Amino acid sequence: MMQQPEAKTISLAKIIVFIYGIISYVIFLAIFLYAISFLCNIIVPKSIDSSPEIPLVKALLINVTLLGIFAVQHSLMARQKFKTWWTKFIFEPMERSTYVLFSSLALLLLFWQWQPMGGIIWNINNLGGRIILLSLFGLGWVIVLISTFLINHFDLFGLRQVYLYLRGKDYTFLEFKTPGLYKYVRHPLYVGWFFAFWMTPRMTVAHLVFAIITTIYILIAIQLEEKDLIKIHGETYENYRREVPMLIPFLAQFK
Ligand SMILES: C[S@@+](CC[C@H](N)C(=O)[O-])C[C@H]1O[C@@H](n2cnc3c(N)ncnc32)[C@H](O)[C@@H]1O
Repeated sequence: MMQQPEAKTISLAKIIVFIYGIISYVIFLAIFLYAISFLCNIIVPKSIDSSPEIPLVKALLINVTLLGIFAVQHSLMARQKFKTWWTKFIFEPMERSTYVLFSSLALLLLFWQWQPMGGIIWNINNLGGRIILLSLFGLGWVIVLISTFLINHFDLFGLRQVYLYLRGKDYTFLEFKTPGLYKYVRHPLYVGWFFAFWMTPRMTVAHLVFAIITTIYILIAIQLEEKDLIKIHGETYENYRREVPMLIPFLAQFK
């Protein structure tokens, strides 16, 4: 009889952790949809290419700071050393969901405080050209989504971790795998981001700043991610790195 409350507390903790994971995921999904609208200038009140409201230099400083906050949060919290330290304070099955939640909050701050800067770099009025660019923009988001499922969508967004905990099972690391798109490039998900960030019929200064900084950030992030992947998978990843190009399929010189 005395043990009953303890058993109840444990299962309640599991349910709370699971709900936390679901809430983080739902917030991420909302931010993901918001990001699509923000980048292609539909539905949202302020988008990446809206009219400027403050002087150019001030807007540039704010935008670079917002992108910097996201980059630091997203890269720092993904490093193994940080996770080892962080899980002394935060319950391990919640670690990935917390990463997803913090990433969503950093993006929310970016969308909220973003300063449009005006200045048209290019503006394609031709209908065919617009359709092609918008299709490539959409393709980018589809590639991103497909890539997450090829690796393991539910693990990347923390749902697998909280589900395993709910079922009382230990977490197992994802196996290294190279299905589908991963046979052609090592980072299809990032290729998807490049399409989503660069493919636009109307490129303003703010959009260009966003595309350039995120491109530099992704190229740096790849180096950090591959360091970790080599640590975890050793020769298997070294061989994969030799055989498969980083971002551009069939281009051996860009390995
Ligand atoms: C946001 S995903 C991006 C994956 C990859 N860089 C891409 O662009 O498609 C980052 C996570 O995927 C994992 N990852 C990257 N390549 C992988 C592979 N081939 N198999 C399994 N996990 C992988 C990394 O360890 C990291 O935790």
